[in-house]
Amino acid sequence: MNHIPAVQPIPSGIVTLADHELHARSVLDDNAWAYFSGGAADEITLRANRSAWDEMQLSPRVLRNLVGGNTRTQLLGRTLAHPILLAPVAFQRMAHPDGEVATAYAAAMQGAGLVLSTQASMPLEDVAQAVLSEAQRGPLWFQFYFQHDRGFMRELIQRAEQAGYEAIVVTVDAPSSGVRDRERRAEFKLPPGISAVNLAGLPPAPPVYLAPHQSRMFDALLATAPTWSDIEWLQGVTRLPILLKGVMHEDDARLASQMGLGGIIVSNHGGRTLDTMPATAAVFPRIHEVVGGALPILLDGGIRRGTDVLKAIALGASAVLIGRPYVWGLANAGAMGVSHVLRLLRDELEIAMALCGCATLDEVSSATLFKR
Ligand SMILES: Cc1cc2nc3c(=O)[nH]c(=O)nc-3n(C[C@H](O)[C@H](O)[C@H](O)COP(=O)(O)O)c2cc1C
Ligand SMILES: CC(C)CC(=O)C(=O)O
Repeated sequence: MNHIPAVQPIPSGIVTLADHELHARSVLDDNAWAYFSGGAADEITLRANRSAWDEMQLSPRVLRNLVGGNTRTQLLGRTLAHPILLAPVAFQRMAHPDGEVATAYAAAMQGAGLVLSTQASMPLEDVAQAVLSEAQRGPLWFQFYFQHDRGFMRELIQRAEQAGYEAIVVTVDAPSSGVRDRERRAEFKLPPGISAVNLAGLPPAPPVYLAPHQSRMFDALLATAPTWSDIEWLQGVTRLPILLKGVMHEDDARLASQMGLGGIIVSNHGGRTLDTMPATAAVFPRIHEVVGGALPILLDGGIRRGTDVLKAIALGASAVLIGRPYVWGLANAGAMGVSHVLRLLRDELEIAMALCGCATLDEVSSATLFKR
């Protein structure tokens, strides 16, 4: 381990994830803020992710025996201390110099699962080293974006396997970036010294010469966008379980299940890709109805409160992931900030469980949700 994250105090007055967000706005410059906080286009999906949780109501039971309660759950053959994982977020050194290594330390401290982005700004081996020796750590997964060079992809997957990553999360909802107006207005640029270091050495894509009538999107950029057959190829390349991240349609969930994949993550990329998609909370029940029980279904998008986690579990989610909130924690107080965000969310989840009369997550069910 060559990078020990700084120990930083949590700024006073921060008691919720929303407080972390407010404080992070004063810490991050306009460039980083546009990147981390923004959604696609009019940010309708970004807002829908949040409001869907707010609109859902809980239906508590009273006088139940809560002795021995806990937040433990099973996922891909492991017992997790709680069902909260950190979603892949690119370029975390833009939020704090300790970047993804700080995030990994915090995840290990709090027993949270961690999914490292292909576009991480620190080497995947350094991040794994920060986590693997910790007894209480959660799962460590590598998020994978298909690249144009198969040989490079194979080597990247092998590096992740050798470093100790336990699953590959293929993000399938972003063959193109969304329309990122906030970033364009802020003239977003990666600051000097920050890059996708794990993609260093990727040979440049062969040049494409477009005639004036051709499309840069369809005739160039999308030429290497993955399809279902590329997922099959990946199954042949790795022995690790593969999860698809960005599934929003029950037919795609069915295909994933038929291919024997390790799981799916219901996600709209935190509202950063296709604007006006529904909230993840809104589509989850259809997907659960079709493949629930066949493979683990995780969810992300707009989770900001312990009650949101509880509602996701009540819908049938195996676990949830958070994206932006832990980046706010990272910006505010490095590893301690990420750890604080996780602890706040888990404490809130425990309180919500207790107040709903659920001693364990197995006791949380559709009956925990109020039906109008
Ligand atoms: C700044 C930022 C960068 C992201 N980078 C990636 C990425 O590299 N790979 C990926 O699969 N998802 C990426 N995501 C999406 C997250 O993994 C996750 O789906 C989303 O943030 C969840 O929504 P939330 O931010 O409301 O919690 C990114 C999200 C944000 C906000
Ligand atoms: C570099 C990007 C493709 C990472 C990403 O997924 C995002 O910014 O949402």
